[in-house]
Amino acid sequence: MIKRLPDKTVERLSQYRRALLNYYSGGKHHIFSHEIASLLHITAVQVRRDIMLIGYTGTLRQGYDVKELIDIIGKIIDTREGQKVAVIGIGNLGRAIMGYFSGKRTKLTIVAAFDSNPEKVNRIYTGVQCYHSDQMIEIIKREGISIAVISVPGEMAAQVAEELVMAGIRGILNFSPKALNVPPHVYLQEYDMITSLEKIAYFVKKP
Ligand SMILES: NC(=O)c1ccc[n+]([C@@H]2O[C@H](COP(=O)([O-])OP(=O)(O)OC[C@H]3O[C@@H](n4cnc5c(N)ncnc54)[C@H](O)[C@@H]3O)[C@@H](O)[C@H]2O)c1
Repeated sequence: MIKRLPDKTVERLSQYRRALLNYYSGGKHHIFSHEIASLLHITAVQVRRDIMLIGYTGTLRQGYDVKELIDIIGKIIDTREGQKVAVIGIGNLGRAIMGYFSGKRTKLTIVAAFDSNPEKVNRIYTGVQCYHSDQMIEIIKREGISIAVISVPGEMAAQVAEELVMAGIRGILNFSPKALNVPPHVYLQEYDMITSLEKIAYFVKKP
């Protein structure tokens, strides 16, 4: 059993797997660390370090076995039966997330959507039923949903997160601009496009 991996390593493993699947579907069965590195624009040293961390080694002559590496990354990232995901807030962003996710090869399945607007309740969005947020705790518990995506307005996010924790959610991806507090057993990932854009703006700025 590998001990808990660093966040950034897990992010890169997910990227390696997507690149490797693409590579494999092109009929290639072996790959060297420098080839993975050039697909992802990172260094070969970084690739070797990450792959060593998950206890896999290639051969000097052929490099890594692509299929084996894909399977090992799958065992680390996924669970055998997959995990269920809920999206909270089916506005512009919530609907875009659901559309983007639909049909992706992944062990994550969006099984429920929630919104407080009665006009959105009982409608189907990309094949997924939208429930009233009043039913959120009950449905999350009943369905065994472990991951939630928050795409409600910032001022509603803290309350939604609190309810999600009460419902037993173990991981949250927060798209709202409000930074959240969750207990340590809940893994929180905040994503803010404005931060990403401002970071770019800083590096693009002429001195
Ligand atoms: N992180 C990013 O890159 C990024 C990009 C765009 C938008 N956002 C943020 O995502 C959020 C959603 O943006 P949008 O453009 O989709 O807004 P929107 O107004 O179109 O949608 C918000 C939805 O949340 C619902 N809602 C409100 N309170 C709720 C509650 N308590 N429970 C359940 N649903 C509730 C509303 O009825 C609405 O359908 C905002 O916080 C916005 O700032 C983030």
